[in-house]
Amino acid sequence: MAQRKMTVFPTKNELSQAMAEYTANLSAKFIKEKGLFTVVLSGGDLIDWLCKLVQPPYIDSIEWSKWHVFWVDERVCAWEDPDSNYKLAMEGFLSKVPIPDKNIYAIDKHWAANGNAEHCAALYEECLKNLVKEKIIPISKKTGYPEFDLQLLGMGPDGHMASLFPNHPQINEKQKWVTHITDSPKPPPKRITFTLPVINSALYNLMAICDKAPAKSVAEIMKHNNLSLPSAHLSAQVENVWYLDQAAASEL
Ligand SMILES: O=C1O[C@H](COP(=O)(O)O)[C@@H](O)[C@H](O)[C@H]1O
Repeated sequence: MAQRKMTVFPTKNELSQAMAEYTANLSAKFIKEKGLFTVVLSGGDLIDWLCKLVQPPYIDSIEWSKWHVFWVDERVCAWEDPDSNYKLAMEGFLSKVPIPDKNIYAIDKHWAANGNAEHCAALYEECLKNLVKEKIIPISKKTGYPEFDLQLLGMGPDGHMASLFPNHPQINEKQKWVTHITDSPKPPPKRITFTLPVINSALYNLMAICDKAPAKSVAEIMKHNNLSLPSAHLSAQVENVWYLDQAAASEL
């Protein structure tokens, strides 16, 4: 399992630039090696920080048609709902780049609008299993779980990542690839989320954290490895990269 590699950037703008460069380099590497790139997105502020990817030089140099896009977690609501991570990513990022619609794997539209979190999680897991059969996603030889190329993650002020929250049992799930929560402490309450073994089976994980609000949790993780905070469990098969801005690093 990869150790955390932390970099602190003077500004959010520089962090954004570095995130775009990191993503573009991995995109080129994996497309050269195997003809496709699997990328897992989070919701929240991260989508704003991906803005540099939709600007030159990346907008023109990335082979977007080879991307396959997933969500590490999703809110169980209609795709049009302002809470939807899908809507956020479509409006802020995905609609601006030529990724084929068939390569964008959103939560099931019908069951999400109906608010059935358990069924949405089961359907998303089934979708991943079908993509394993189609050889879009390999199974990690080391862990036995699906192996994504890159996950772009964010952390809430309470130390949550994806929809794995402190003092909630989802962090311990090991059988399922995708689980659900119906009492998320951060609204909306119903969500689906990749489980920790799946998150940690990714080859590259990039955790991006900005602003003062998560600074105390950042310090708890970096200084004390406080495992009551779900983000402290983040690892990766090759690289576990943490990009912070000055404000997020202010308690270190
Ligand atoms: O609810 C969520 O929160 C986390 C962190 O979001 P942020 O707004 O504090 O940046 C996010 O990574 C996750 O995908 C989202 O569903």
